[in-house]
Amino acid sequence: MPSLGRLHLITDTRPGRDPLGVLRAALPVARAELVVQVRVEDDASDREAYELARQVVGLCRPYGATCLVNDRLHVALAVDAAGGHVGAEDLPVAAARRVLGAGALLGATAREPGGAAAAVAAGASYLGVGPCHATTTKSGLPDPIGPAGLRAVAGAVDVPVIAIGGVTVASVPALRAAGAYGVAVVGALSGSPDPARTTAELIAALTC
Ligand SMILES: Cc1ncc(COP(=O)(O)OP(=O)(O)O)c(N)n1
Ligand SMILES: Cc1ncsc1CCOP(=O)(O)O
Ligand SMILES: [Mg+2]
Repeated sequence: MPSLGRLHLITDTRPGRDPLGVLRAALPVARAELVVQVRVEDDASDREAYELARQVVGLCRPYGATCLVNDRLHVALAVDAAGGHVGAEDLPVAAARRVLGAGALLGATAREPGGAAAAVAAGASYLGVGPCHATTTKSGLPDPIGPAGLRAVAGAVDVPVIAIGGVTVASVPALRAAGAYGVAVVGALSGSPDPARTTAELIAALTC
């Protein structure tokens, strides 16, 4: 199974955002520590998801960065991505594992220890845990679990835990101290005036 980078950049395809521009800035800085998760809005077509994922795979390859696809595992297979990520409204983890195969990276969303352990038993190779902090990027989320909630999940599993939700450079140290292997960000990079610099700051905070 491929090794897992610590900085997960989730594509921001909301109007006015520039997911590929952000990726081009982040890649030369984070290189193989970068995992790019292709995430499109629910109303995007499969063709749009495929075209974005195809470009992301091509951009990642020279840097040894990893491309995963959120939710749409057929798109992950179609573009030969390294794997995918599923949550409570997507295919169950065991079904997702069957789709992707034994050698793929498979992420699952978890918020508490019981669900986390079940996801790992079903075949998850890492967990996305959160929301750790408040976020405006996705609506309808439960209350943030904070570093304490993350610590409870990290203590229950033996796979990498990726903290998500309102993550900034400043919040990384506390999340790492609570057991996070890495972090997943949308707004911290998509909304940054200097994504290359913010990538460098995130990598420094994740690897010091
Ligand atoms: C790394 C990571 N963690 C959590 C999520 C959220 O997945 P999910 O709960 O399925 O919600 P959507 O992203 O599909 O809206 C994630 N994508 N990545
Ligand atoms: C998809 C998702 N799932 C939980 S929080 C989140 C969005 C994270 O975005 P941001 O890094 O901008 O808070
Ligand atoms: Mg999902």
